[in-house]
Parts: sequence; C-alpha cells; structure tokens
Amino acid sequence: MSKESLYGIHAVSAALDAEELLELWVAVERRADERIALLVQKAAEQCLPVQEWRSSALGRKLNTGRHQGVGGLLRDFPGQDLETILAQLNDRGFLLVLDGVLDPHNLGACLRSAEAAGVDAVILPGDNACPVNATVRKASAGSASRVPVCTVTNLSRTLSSLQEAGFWLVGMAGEGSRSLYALDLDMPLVMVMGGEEKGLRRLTREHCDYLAHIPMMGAIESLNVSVATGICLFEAARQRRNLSPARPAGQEKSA
Ligand SMILES: C[S@@+](CC[C@H](N)C(=O)[O-])C[C@H]1O[C@@H](n2cnc3c(N)ncnc32)[C@H](O)[C@@H]1O
Repeated sequence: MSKESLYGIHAVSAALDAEELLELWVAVERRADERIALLVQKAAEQCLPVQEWRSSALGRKLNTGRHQGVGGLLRDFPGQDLETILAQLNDRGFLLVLDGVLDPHNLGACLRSAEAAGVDAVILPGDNACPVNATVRKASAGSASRVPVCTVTNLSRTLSSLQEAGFWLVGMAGEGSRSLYALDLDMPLVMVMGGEEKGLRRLTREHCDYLAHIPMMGAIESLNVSVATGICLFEAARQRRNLSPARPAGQEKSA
C-alpha cells in the first residue's frame, strides 16, 4: 500500500502532534511564516526529515494548490480497532456512525463537529464511503488526527455488537417518527447518520432503536449531512452536559 500524504496548516500540525508523520514538506516561499516555522521546529524535535519545495512543485506533489505552504507524508496505520476503543470508554460512551458519507468535505466537517461535541470515536463502513484522505484531513482542521476513527468491514455486525454492549442506536432520517429534541440522549449512545445520496441503508435503519428527525421549516427535504450531524451531536452534548449548561448572568428566565 502506498503511503498517504496530507496538507494544510491545521491538518499537518495535528498529525505532527499525534506523531503520524514520516516527512514534513514545506514551500520555500512560506518558510518565514511563523506557523510554518513552528511546524518545522516540531518536526526537528521528532527528528523528521524536512523537504523544501517550490510552492508550485509542492502543489503538483500534493495534487492541490490549497496546501497553505505545507504538507507531509503519513505513516502507515493499522487503523483503530473498535474493541480497543470500546474498552477505554466509560459507561456513557458517545459514538458517531456515518453510513456512507461520500464527500470528503462533508466527512471532514463531521469529524470536526465530532471532536468539538466530545464524541469518543467515529465509525465508518469500509465500502461505499469516503476514506479518511488528505482532503478529509484538511477539511477536518486536524480533528481527523484527534478523534479515533474506526473503519469496519461489516457495519451491520458492528451495530449488533454495539447494541449487545449496551449502546442505544439513534438513526437520523427526515421521516423518523420522533423529534430529536424529544429523545433522551444521555445514555450510552450511537448517533447514526446516513450518506448524502441514499440516507441510512436498510440494514442500518433496521438496527436502530429509534429513528428520529430534526424538525425543519420550508420546502427543503433534508439538511446537508454535516449540518445535520452538527445539530444532532450538539443536542446530545447539551443533554449529556459535555458542554457547560450555565447561562450568563442576567439571562435567567423569570418563572
Ligand atoms: C442529505 S441527507 C440524505 C438525504 C437522502 N436523499 C435520504 O433519502 O435520506 C444525509 C443525512 O443527513 C441526515 N439528515 C438530514 N436532514 C435531516 C433531518 N431533517 N432529520 C434527520 N436527519 C437528517 C440523515 O441522517 C440523512 O441520511
């Protein structure tokens, strides 16, 4: 398997922090940029080779002009193992399943929201889904290196094991019978989102304990998956008090 590259200041910085890099690549024109100098310093601390390229050559190497003057070569990973992830969770685990998200920008945005909402791990199916590639890493602003991501070969079997392990599965679909806001999400939770085109696949949907919708106005049938994921994860985070529930002084409601 050929090694993968990544690019973008946040993505490279997060990969360095996670010790995921083998080499750092820098555009000479951007060498004086303080943020890039910091990445070079971090690479030196890890004794990584630092290669300098002209910005245009770096663009050709990375196949994108959106590299922000920095890129790198990733180590090969065995991938995160679900058993290991589950063994590290407390009794209120919070997982996100993305059932067939195809667009790398959507996947990156979902990972970014997952980190910010305190999700313990994200589970992706190995087939019919975008892998965590360089575009995803850039779009996730580094979250792809901080949130455990586990790719499974048989999502249906994984969902069964999660149910056996005590998780409740909440599948999100526009036609779900319950409102997201009427569900108790303060429990061992797997939030299950569908892909852009097909939504939740039949077997995935059948595994869910609840099917819920985000109430919407207007004539739109569905939200973009990354927007829907953000709404669902932050409603769960609010109920689970992952986020401070305190109201700023002066905003208390009178009875
Ligand atoms: C773009 S939508 C998929 C639309 C797809 N054509 C379908 O038939 O479901 C992507 C995913 O975002 C979530 N989603 C979007 N809008 C939603 C809503 N109003 N309520 C619940 N989930 C929603 C669902 O998980 C959905 O599968």
